[in-house]
Amino acid sequence: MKTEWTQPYVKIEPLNEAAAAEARRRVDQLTKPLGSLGRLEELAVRLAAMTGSALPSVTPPGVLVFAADHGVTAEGVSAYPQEVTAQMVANFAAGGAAINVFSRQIGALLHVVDVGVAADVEAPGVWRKKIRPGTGNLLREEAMTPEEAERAVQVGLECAGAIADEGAKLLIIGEMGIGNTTASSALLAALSGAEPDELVGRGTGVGDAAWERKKAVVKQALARHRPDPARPLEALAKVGGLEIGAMAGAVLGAAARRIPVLVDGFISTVAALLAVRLCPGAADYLIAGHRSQEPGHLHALRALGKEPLIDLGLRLGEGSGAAVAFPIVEAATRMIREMATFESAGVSSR
Ligand SMILES: Cc1cc2ncn([C@H]3O[C@H](COP(=O)(O)O)[C@@H](O)[C@H]3O)c2cc1C
Ligand SMILES: O=C(O)c1cccnc1
Repeated sequence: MKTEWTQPYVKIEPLNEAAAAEARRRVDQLTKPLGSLGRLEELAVRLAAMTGSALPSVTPPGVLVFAADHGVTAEGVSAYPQEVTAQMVANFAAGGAAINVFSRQIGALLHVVDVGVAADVEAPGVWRKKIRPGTGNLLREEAMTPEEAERAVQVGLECAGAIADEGAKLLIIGEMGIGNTTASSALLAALSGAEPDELVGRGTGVGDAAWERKKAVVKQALARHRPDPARPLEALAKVGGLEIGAMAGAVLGAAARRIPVLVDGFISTVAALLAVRLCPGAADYLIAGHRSQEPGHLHALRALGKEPLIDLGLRLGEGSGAAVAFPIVEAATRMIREMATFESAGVSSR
């Protein structure tokens, strides 16, 4: 590759400190003991800094679910067969998956994007952006070419723009791709330098033998491809996934529009880390929705310096944990937008 990142420059503005200061002042004037809404207060101030408004709004949220297959499933690293990816895309289109239910609950705009499902998916409403029908088996070959990796990021960027144009005020990034906890573990090890044994979990729930195999696959893939943490796009091409690249692009697309991104579980957080390695300014626009059971998730959160909002023992993906956490983010905005001040309510302050 001639250069690591050849796409048009993604301009991400720094946080708006004036809006943050104004939000802080307002939060301290609301009818409650100083600091009593804890992390909701911090969240409101951060949302002001991201959006540039001291009265931030995050409704309606937008959810993008990127779907793709993984050649590494041939190594027996998932508890479910590869066909489930395409079958779940049909389930998303029919409205029956967890992310459909939670998206309806929070009034989200939801789009499913096929960036690399192995089978032909004809499901109505699914955005067809297939880059290739699944990645190569990262144990034996590079998952994709550097050009495909770049295209995946570009597709994600464009989808973030499209859902923003529909009115989304916050973006949730989700995914579907059997085998993608293996690719995410390899990519996280590549980007963070962490030991695969500490990152690789059971994903969909593999037994002990498959778990050992999964760890060996990740270690051998890293030994084979030697991804360079200073070349994140190349690392994506070698050991990543099409949906992971697209999610990273969506993060960049949202951040470039000052749209806060609510990150989901393990795969989503690895994609967010990739986005930050491509464009460090994106980190300011990320909120960690929840903590997944997958052991690597904590490493990914630490690498981003983010504290998740909730921990319900979820390990699903799709954007589900972020969608469940969304009402907390909305509560922070409603607090600052709707609560009375000591002055307006005639309540004595100290
Ligand atoms: C029915 C079903 C629905 C899902 N929705 C998300 N995932 C999650 O599981 C997969 C990753 O786990 P692994 O690496 O072990 O394959 C991804 O598709 C992820 O989104 C699902 C998995 C299944 C089986
Ligand atoms: O944390 C996640 O997103 C996750 C964990 C296990 C399986 N699928 C997704």
